Amino acid sequence: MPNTRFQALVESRNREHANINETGKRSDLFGKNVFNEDKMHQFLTEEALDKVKSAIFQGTKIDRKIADQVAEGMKAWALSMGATHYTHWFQPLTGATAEKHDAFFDILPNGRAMEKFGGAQLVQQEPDASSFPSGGIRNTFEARGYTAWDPTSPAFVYKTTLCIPTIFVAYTGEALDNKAPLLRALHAVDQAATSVAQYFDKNVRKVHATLGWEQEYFLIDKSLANSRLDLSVTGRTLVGSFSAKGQQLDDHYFGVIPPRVLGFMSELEKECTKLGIPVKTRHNEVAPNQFELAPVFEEANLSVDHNLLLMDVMEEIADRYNFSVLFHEKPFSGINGSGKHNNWSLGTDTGVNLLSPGSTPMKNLQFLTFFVNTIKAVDTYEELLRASIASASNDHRLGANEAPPPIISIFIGKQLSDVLDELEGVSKGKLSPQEKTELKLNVVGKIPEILLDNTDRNRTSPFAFTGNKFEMRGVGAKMNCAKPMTMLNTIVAKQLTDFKKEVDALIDKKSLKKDEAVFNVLREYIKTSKRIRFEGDGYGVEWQEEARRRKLSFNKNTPEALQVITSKQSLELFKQMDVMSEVELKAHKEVEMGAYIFHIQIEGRVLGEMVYNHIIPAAVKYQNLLLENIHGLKEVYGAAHKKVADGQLNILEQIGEHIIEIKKLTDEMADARRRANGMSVVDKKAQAYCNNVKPYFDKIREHSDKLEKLIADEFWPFTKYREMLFSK
Ligand SMILES: NC(=O)CC[C@H](N)C(=O)O
Repeated sequence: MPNTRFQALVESRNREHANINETGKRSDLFGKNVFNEDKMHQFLTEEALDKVKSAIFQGTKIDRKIADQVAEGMKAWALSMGATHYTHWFQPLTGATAEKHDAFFDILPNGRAMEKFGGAQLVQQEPDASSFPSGGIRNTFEARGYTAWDPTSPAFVYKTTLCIPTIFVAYTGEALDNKAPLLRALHAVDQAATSVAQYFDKNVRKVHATLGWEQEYFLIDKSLANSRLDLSVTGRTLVGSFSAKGQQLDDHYFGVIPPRVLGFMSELEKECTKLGIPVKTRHNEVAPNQFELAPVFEEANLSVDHNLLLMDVMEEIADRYNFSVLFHEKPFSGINGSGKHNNWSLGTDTGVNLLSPGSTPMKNLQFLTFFVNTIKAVDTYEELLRASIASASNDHRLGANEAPPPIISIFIGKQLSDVLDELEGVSKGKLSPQEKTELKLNVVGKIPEILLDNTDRNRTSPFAFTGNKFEMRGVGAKMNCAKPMTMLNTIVAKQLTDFKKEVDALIDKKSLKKDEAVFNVLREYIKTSKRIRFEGDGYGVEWQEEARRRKLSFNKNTPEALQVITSKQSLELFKQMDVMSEVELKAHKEVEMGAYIFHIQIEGRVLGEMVYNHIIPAAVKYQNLLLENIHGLKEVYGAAHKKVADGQLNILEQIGEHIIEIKKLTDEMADARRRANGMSVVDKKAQAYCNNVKPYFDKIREHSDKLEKLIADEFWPFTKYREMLFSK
């Protein structure tokens, strides 16, 4: 094994320099590989174009005749781009993307060959795909899996394949993926937000949620990463002594981008631009060999697709530059992990960002309405939001003093807190003319002036207002953003629906003017959602105690966090908003629990293999070397050898003790795993993995890391932290 390590080190040191060519305008490349409106104008009939557009904007159905026309146009375009295959591109519950390619090539009854692609192939497919997790949905009668075209996310050509974004549902209509619930949530928030936005502007017809994610990742030399069993199988290092130098000097953060990395980034950005992903920002992140990429925000569904596509493209291009890209939330202990902060807002079809204050008091009241309703939604459903970012890998990151804690709270900054405090004092019922003027001039009217850039004022907050959007910082680097986005948009949809009812009731029954009714309802929301607002240090233990007093949930791990998904309140919420049925929620929760179990199980097995097949043998080898040396000294010095061999004897003893302990713990871990595997109830099994198996990981690691420090470098089998983190 050390041979693999040393071979990898040699390979990593002999990498060629990347040729970086950043010339040319990116805007010329933008969307080149996307079947966007420009291409549709070129390749579709006017009728087909109109129908696709109304499917995108109004959600109307596309009939078979039109689907055939669209397919014909898409095929012509795809062939002109050199595509040979097509695929329905979907997002099963594994969290990754899935594709099954079919060639356009087909044989006609007369035996001649041609390229074929019709409406039937475009609109719906039955890829079978029966091995994907379904949480039991597909065990029921006739529960076949179908993929169905999502026209709101444009088709694109990647390499030689035409990719058609699709949802993946069971024959019975239940979602087997992450996209179908997201689309339903986006529809719900559109309806609820549009009717509220119409209080302020009758012309609003549609509200779309927007998402701008920030993708953090590590780039590790491919040979070095592959030389480690744990990294290549589990995505994280299960053992590894800290490097003397980590991130303490902050000399990597925002530093000069290393040339090989820049070459990778540059090629990645070009590819993304062609695929219509509006990449904009790139930089070195906090931890050594950690980086970040962020695009311009987009409509949420498209943005989710783009993030998934980006991750696929990144892996591919990283490989060309001899890198392994790590998306795991905590690949290395002792330095920062990776998140994917989700910047969220709501925008109207009239071009207004509803979370951005405007130029008139009425526009600011609109801003306050959406702002306070979001706060209220998060307060009511904070536990669900926490559940949406729960995973085995993200458990390592949340609360590790580098990412937000698993307690959801909202940071809005001092000035906006003051505004909300003032609004709390608004009179009940009708407002006097003086009060209205006062509100207009001194409270609502002042908002734009005080909303200077709030960005990054509180890095410890899981949900921070940053001037014109909320930033959800707990989302993990590896995750499909569809999950938190489904949750967030559903709870906001529900909240806005309730708000509309309350305001309408005050207008109808109490004869209040619209703005008076809005102020009245907002005042009550501000009062009742106070506990979720927190401006302090989210990392401190004091906050944990305070959060307990405020009765905020504090679910430290995934099995705890997922429980709420099937609570009575959640089932009602998702049913009322028409986002997920009870069957789907139960199934999705089961899939998440199952994934948790498998992740910990795989890590446990890999760790066992590392201990027995690599760590103990390396320790024994070094022991033998020491023994040989001690024997030699004894031959020369006789009884006096103990004095000269004192150091070696001491190391020998320490190694012996660590071998005893690490073996004992590894055996105990295997027993705990066996006991957990014997459990049939998924929730109980997940808890057993979490509470009885996982705690062994750190204990075993402690002995391994001590051994790594004791044993001669040439015998240590695993590429070391400093070797992985500082190779350029
Ligand atoms: N600079 C930063 O924002 C660090 C973020 C951190 N990597 C996270 O996981 O969220």
